Amino acid sequence: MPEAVTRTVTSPPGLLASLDPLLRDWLPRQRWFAGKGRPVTGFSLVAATDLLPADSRLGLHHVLVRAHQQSAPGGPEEPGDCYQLLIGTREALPPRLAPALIGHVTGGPAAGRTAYDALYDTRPAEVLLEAIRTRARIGGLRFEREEDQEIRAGLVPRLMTAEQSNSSVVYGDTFILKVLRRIVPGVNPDLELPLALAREGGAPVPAPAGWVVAEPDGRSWVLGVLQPYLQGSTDGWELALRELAKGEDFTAEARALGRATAEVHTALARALPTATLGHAQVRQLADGMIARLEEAARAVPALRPHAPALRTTFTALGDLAAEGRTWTAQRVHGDLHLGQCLRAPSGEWSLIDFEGEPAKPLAERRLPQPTVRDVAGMLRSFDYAAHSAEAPVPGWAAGCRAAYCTGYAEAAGVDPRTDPVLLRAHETDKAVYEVLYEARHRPDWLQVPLAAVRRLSAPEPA
Ligand SMILES: Nc1ncnc2c1ncn2[C@@H]1O[C@H](COP(=O)(O)OP(=O)(O)O)[C@@H](O)[C@H]1O
Ligand SMILES: O=P(O)(O)O[C@H]1O[C@H](CO)[C@@H](O[C@H]2O[C@H](CO)[C@@H](O)[C@H](O)[C@H]2O)[C@H](O)[C@H]1O
Repeated sequence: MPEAVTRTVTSPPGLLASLDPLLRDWLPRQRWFAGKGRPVTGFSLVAATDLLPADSRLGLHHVLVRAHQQSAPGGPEEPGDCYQLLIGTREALPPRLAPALIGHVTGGPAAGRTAYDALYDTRPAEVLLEAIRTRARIGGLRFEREEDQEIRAGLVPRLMTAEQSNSSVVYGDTFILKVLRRIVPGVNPDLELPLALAREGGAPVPAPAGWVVAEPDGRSWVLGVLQPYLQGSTDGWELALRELAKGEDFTAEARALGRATAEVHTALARALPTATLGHAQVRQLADGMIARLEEAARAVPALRPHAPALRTTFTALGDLAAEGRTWTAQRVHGDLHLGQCLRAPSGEWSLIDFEGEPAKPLAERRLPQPTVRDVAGMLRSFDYAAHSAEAPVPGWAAGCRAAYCTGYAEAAGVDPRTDPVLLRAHETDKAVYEVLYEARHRPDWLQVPLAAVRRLSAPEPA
C-alpha cells in the first residue's frame, strides 16, 4: 500500500484578491452556482491549498470561498454559500481549454497569467485521483481511499460536460469523481448513504471507493466522492425520452425501477435508524410543506391562484395524524428522479446522487422521512418525461406511474397507492419544489410543474 503523502502548503496571500473581480463575473455564470439572481459583491476565503509546487509551470490552487451577495436586489450584502474551486493558472490557455477560462490575472502572485477552471484539464484532474490513490494529506485536505479498493495509477481523466449541480470527472471509464461545488460542513448524505449501503451490502448503489474531506474550521466538509463508473449505462431520463420518441412502452422499465427503489429503501431501513411519526411529527411535516408552498408562491406569481387548493392537501395529512394515524420514517434518497437512475447494459438499475434536494439545509436532508418522498419524486419524473416528448403519447405517464408502484410493492411488500393522502401530499410538495427550482434555474421548463400543480389543485375524484 502506498504511504500517505503529507504536504502542508497554503496558497500565497493575495491570490484571492487578484482573482476577486474575475470570479465575480465567472461564478454566477456556472450552472452549479446556487445564488442565481443576486449579484456577487465579494468573497471571503475559507481555505486555500496549493496542489502543485509553486515553481510549477502550472499553478494549481484548491480554494474554498464564500460568496457574498445581497440578500435581495438592493438589499444589504451578506456572506452566502461556500464553493469549492480548483483554479489553474497558466502562461496562456491552449484552445482546448477555452471553455474553462476564468480570466486574465492582472495583479498579485499570479499577475500576467490566465486563470481557468482546472477540472477541465488533464494534469490537475490526475493530481486529485493520485491524491486519493495515495491517501494524501495536503494542507487541510484529506484524501481517503476504502481499504480494499485498488485504484490503478495513470487512469486518463475527462470532465463530464452535462449540466449538473456539481462537476464530475471520469477516469478511464473506471471511476467517477464527483466534485461537490456548493459545500456545507457536516455529514454529507451523498457519502453517508452510499457508504452505509455498501457496508450493509446488496443495494443497487455504487459503493464509494474514496472521498475528499477538508477541516478548515474544526468541522468536516465533504468535498468529493469517488465511485466505480458504471460503463455503458444510460440514465433513466435519456432512456425514457428515447422510448417516448419511438412510441415504445416503458412500463417494464418503470416496474424494474420501482423494485430497485424498494430494494434501496429496505437496505437503508436496515442500515440506518428509523422513526415513527406521530401527531406532532406529521403536523411538523405538513407545516413544512405549507411553508415551502408559501415561499414558492411569493417567488412565482403563477403559483399563487393554486396555493389555497394545494394547501388543503397538506392540511388533510395533518388531519389524518390528528385522528391517530402514524407513519414509519427512515432515511431516503431525497431527490429521486429518472436522471438519478442508471441502467446497466445487463438491464439492472442503480440509484445515484444521494445529496437530497440541494437547496435544503443539511440537517433537514438527513431526517428520516416516509419512503413515499422518493416514490413521489419518481412519479413526478414520469410526468416530466411525458411533457418533454416531441409528440404526446396518451397514457404514457399514467402507465409508467402505475407500473412503478406495482414494482415497488413487489419488492417492498407495501403499495404506495394504499396511502393516497400521504402520497398526494408528497407529490404536491415535490411539484411545488419544482416550480421554484425551474423558476430559478430553467424558466423555460416552468410550465411542466405548473401543469402538475393545476392537476393536483383540482378536487380528487370521489
Ligand atoms: N457511478 C456512475 N457511473 C456512471 N455514470 C455516473 C455515475 N455517477 C454519476 N454518473 C453520471 O454523472 C451524472 C451526474 O451525477 P450526479 O451524482 O447526479 O451529480 P449532480 O449532483 O451534479 O447532478 C449522472 O447523471 C450520470 O450521468
Ligand atoms: O441536479 P440534481 O439532479 O440533483 O436535481 C435538480 O435538477 C433536476 C434537473 O436536472 C431537477 O429535476 C427535475 O427535472 C427533471 C428533468 O430534467 C425531472 O426528471 C425531475 O422529475 C424534475 O424534478 C431536480 O428537481 C433538481 O433537484
